[in-house]
Amino acid sequence: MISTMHMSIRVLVVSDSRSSGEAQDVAGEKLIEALHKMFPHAVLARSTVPDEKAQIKTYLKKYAEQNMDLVLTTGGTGFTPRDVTPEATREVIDKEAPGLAYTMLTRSLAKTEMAMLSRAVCGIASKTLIVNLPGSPKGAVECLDFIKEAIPHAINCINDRKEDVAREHIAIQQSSSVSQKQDSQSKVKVSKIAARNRMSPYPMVSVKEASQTIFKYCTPVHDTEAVPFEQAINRILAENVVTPEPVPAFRASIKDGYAVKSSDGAGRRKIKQATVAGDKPIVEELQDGEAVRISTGAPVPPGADAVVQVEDTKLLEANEDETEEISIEILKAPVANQDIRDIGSDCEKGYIVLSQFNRMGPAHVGVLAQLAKKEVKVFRKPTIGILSTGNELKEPWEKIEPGQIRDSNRYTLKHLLNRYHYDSTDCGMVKDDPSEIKQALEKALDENEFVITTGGASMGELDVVKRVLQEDFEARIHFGRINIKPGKPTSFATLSYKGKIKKVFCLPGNPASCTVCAIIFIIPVLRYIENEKVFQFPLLRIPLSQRLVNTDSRPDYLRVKVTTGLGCEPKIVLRRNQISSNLTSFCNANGLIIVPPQQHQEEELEGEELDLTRFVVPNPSHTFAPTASHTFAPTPSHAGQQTPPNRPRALLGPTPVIQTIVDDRPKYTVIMFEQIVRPPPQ
Ligand SMILES: Nc1nc2c(c(=O)[nH]1)N[C@H]1C(S)=C(S)[C@@H](COP(=O)(O)OP(=O)(O)OC[C@H]3O[C@@H](n4cnc5c(N)ncnc54)[C@H](O)[C@@H]3O)O[C@H]1N2
Ligand code: MOO
Ligand SMILES: [Mg+2]
Repeated sequence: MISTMHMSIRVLVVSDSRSSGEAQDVAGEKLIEALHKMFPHAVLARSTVPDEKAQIKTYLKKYAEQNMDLVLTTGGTGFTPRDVTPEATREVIDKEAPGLAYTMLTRSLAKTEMAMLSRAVCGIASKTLIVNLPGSPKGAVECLDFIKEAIPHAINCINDRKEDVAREHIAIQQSSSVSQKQDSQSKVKVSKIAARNRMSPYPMVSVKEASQTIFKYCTPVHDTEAVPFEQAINRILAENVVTPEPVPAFRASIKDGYAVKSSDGAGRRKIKQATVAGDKPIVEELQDGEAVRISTGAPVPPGADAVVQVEDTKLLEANEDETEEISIEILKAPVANQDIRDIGSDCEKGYIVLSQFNRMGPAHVGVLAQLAKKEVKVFRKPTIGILSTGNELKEPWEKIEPGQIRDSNRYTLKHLLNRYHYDSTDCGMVKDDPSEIKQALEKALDENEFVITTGGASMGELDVVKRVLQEDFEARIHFGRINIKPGKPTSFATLSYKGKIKKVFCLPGNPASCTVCAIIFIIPVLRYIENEKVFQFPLLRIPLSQRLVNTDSRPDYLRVKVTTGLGCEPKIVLRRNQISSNLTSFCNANGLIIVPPQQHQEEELEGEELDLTRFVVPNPSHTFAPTASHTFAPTPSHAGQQTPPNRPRALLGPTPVIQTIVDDRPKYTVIMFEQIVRPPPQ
């Protein structure tokens, strides 16, 4: 994309209901979010007006007078009597820019026929480019996306920045000469249903193999960037930070008291003067029998070699109004260097105080502040796009028809990545249509080195994401199935796109499956790529008072809440209903307990007896409703509570919280992806 420096952009939300506060301004919010990503240096602001032509014109004229670079209106472009944004715009602009409106219209028509009802006007008022966008959040962001590449160049042309324009012309010519005009249609045909695979063509790999494969094809980044010191928080340092000056830079007192000569021993001192932290250092040499009243952190005067804390002294004489001390008695003979921080004692000059490859925490930022290091080099973060696929998906704010659902995966993944400090690009949702998936992937790959897709990864006739990757992008699918529950269809592919190697993770559509696999397979490799030398989620090996049963052939990764604290026995609470569609099983969970398939557990536990006596009455919100494939092992003491087939256990009254015990009981591995919490008060 053509670069721009600090553009000034205004978003004008035209809507009666948004303006009166009756409805939330989602479109404005989404546009600002998208603009931040497209033009990170731009100065953005948003205002709202009702669908009143005069008021819209007032805003547009004001922006033109203020020489704003770009004004995006959203709303009021439709056919209802109150829709007047295009009319207001036309009365303000000096020149029309029909190409922008045409591009938005034709590209939108490829998505929905309803786009034919758009009446958007684009044009130039003085030095300001005005673009009408639709009122729907999705439509507004999509249309902006269609024209975003042209905006910086348009603004440079409007402002007659000849040098920039000439440079951009060369860049445009070069890029168009190398860009291959690609066919937007996918090669994948879904019509031949009877010819589909009846068995998955992908061999099942173990969790370990999958993880090793991903690491094998991902390499740590070399590129670095210099960022203002505070923005380095949570980033990986790409340089050693060396102390340019000793800390402290002067001999500093450790106590509030008196700076003295230790050779004077105990006894009377005449107070010569006083100094507190922040004062200029005293230059006059301290003489025998003298003391300087000093505060913690103040520079120790020359000639003094000890500080005596005020508690070890006695006042002998003060002036009449007690505002000054005249003499004091040192009660205990001081020793040389007592309570003085020497120059460089915290940090010597030239010392590597922060090392390359460390992740910057709050104290690291504090150290940079201490050393006046305004900028620091960090490793670039990976760029990641998230794309949801599925005919059934809608945005949370959209109306849904029977059979449709709201896309939650994109939001969970975005915030999961964010939890580990990664930003991501929202690549939207597409239908289970190979051409749509292909186009969305192209766009996602243009902007990101990693793309995470969700949905369409399994055996259905419309599960075509992997086929599109293979047939349209010649991707290499390194694995297409993992022996894990939930998350079996999780796949990993690499491909060469416009001369760069890109990586694609295909996660299952089921929300819990998608989240489990993002935690296990994606977060650790992102940390590795960012140059974090050793990253692993903490693993706990926890003995349980009873055996967990897993009748599936795959190891089960159940969402649990681990609580413990000083003097408390560690406790594991299984989240309610662990089916792979149930995202709420993740709410308040901090770990994934790995329950091996039954036969392996039996091998491990051969000859051992299980203690089932240590149940505690559960907190009602922590009850565990097992699914058909994992329940507690049947035991005599439990027999009365066995879950009949297909009946949720939760209906049978209180269910046990599993209490951990410290002895020779069956042990399970728990992957801790969030902090361990304290148990609730009894
Ligand atoms: N014949 C077989 N069928 C299935 C198999 C199998 O091995 N053989 N595997 C099952 C397993 S395991 C899983 S997991 C799912 C994964 O399916 P897909 O990755 O193909 O995902 P979809 O079919 O598109 O959707 C599954 C499920 O998730 C819902 N979904 C999809 N996207 C989202 C989203 N963004 N937010 C919220 N929910 C979403 C979707 O509506 C479906 O209910 O396949 C099994 N089938
Ligand atoms: O592996 Mo799927 O994720 O069980 O439901
Ligand atoms: Mg499917």
